[in-house]
Amino acid sequence: MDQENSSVDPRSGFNSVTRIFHSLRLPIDLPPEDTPMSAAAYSLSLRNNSQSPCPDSLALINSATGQRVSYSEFTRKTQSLTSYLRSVTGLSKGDTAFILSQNLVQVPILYFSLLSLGVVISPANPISTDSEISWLVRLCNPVIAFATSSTAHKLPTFRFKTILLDSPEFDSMTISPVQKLDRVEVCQSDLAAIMYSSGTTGKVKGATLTHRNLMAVVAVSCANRMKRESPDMLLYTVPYFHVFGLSYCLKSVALNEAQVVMERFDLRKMLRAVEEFRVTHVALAPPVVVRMAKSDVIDGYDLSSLEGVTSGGAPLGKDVIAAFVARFPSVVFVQGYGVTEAAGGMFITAGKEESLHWGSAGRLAGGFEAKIVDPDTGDHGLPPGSQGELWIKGPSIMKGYVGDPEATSATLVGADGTWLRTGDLCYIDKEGFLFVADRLKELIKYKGNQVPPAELEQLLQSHPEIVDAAVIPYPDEEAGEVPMAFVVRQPRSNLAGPEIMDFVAKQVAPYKKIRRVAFVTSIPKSAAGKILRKDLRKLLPPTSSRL
Ligand SMILES: CC(C)(COP(=O)(O)OP(=O)(O)OC[C@H]1O[C@@H](n2cnc3c(N)ncnc32)[C@H](O)[C@@H]1OP(=O)(O)O)[C@@H](O)C(=O)NCCC(=O)NCCSC(=O)/C=C/c1ccc(O)cc1
Repeated sequence: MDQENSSVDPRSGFNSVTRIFHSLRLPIDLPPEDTPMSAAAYSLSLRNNSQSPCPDSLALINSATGQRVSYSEFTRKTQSLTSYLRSVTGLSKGDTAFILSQNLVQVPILYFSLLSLGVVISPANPISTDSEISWLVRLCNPVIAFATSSTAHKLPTFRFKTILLDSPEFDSMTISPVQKLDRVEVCQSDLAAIMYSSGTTGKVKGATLTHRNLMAVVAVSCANRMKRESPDMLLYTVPYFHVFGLSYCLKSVALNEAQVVMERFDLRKMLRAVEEFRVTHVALAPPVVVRMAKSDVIDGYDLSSLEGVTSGGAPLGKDVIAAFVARFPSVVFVQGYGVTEAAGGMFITAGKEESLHWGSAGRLAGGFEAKIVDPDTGDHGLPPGSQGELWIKGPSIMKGYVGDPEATSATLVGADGTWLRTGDLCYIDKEGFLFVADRLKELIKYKGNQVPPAELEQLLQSHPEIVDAAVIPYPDEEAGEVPMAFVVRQPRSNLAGPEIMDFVAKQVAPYKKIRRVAFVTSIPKSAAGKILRKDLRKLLPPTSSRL
């Protein structure tokens, strides 16, 4: 054993020489980097290599209509669509496609087609406003869009047209004859997706992920899979337009799982779907766990098929997990930690024993390294139990933010720019479990959705009766956090909280709405003009008006 390995603590993974945490799990299995392969081909190859998967096993179910798509149909539809988009529409490798859709069975088919063609996918939240969408479109510069009959009106025109996923036209593309064309060679290092995130500060940015980045998160999920005899039946309440949903959609194919697709989240409909389709696993964000743990709504549903629940996207309190586990004692409660800039989860609890570490986001995945960095002194490599900013290195880390070298170099750091600063204040305990304690980054998480304060502050400052404003997270039991504004009014202004909330609500997607307002005489700022959010937090709970 060399000196470096012998310095690694076998319980926490902390190397006392390099001061880096190493994964104690088995390394993930990825093909050599120079083998041409798309993330879609990788997922399909894992499925095909698994113990003789039945071609007619279920791939997708529409939870509302019961429409089923088997894996053989899924493959046929994907191939037909790929061929159509290439030979008729004229899409080619390197083009970008903007996608504006709620969760539909058509979305995984579209993702697999575009990825196998080498077309970069860029999905966004369909409840975004027109102005939010025009910002995203400017970032990713698409040649085509895929939308639905309810979202298409928000889009500008593109070089190619906008195709409606819920149209007979799209259905016919998925059954059109497959043309004999040369294979498109997609390299693992090619761009696969542009996913939206506000990162540690500022406005929304486009995180660029390669095929290999996506393959790495699929490999992580496969490594942590709980073994079962028959294929799993999964229900995702998490949207396909976030990395949580995107990475889970890819891993479900790799693991031959069936995905029960819900168009819009509704707790009763979700419970009915679990009962009707004998769902074994659900992936969801903390607000749904809170409701499952505490609401009477679950009474009367047969949820006996449930074996596992995965929660991610935002932290979850220990008391909620305790209430959940008391209600569902036979369900393994899996917690994970992931960020858009790393294509999904890098920490996860594996198996029943690890899941008992309530409040922890799990242990580091195989192939990853982590560092805890003191945010005040910059001291790299704090030991187990010490709190600091979490930095991560590994095969799923993004290439950068599209068209934003400044934000990229502030986020991808270290001598070779391979360490990702997460902006989360965390500690890793003596057994290697991650605990997220607080946030350094300027971000609000409303129901697991990112709300960048800078965007709301800009809007508030555009109001003629507002002199200055700052927005911070305010704790909320169900949503996790809600955006709260501190506002300095013009001297003689009588502007009231509800008017301010209404002014912002008209311009943003519903999850970004300001839900609390407090009036102050000045916004605390550093000498350099940076808002001192910590000082604002000290003012809580303020005299405020609530929506
Ligand atoms: C199912 C949730 C929890 C709740 O649904 P909802 O209550 O309908 O809320 P929405 O977020 O859909 O919509 C927000 C608001 O917009 C409203 N809305 C909605 N659609 C409309 C409409 N068409 N018209 C008008 N109003 C509307 C909706 O009613 C709601 O209003 P309000 O009641 O005031 O909150 C939903 O918020 C949700 O899926 N959140 C999860 C988001 C999420 O996936 N985040 C993860 C980001 S990626 C990440 O962090 C990765 C982590 C990860 C971790 C571990 C891993 O292993 C891998 C990955």
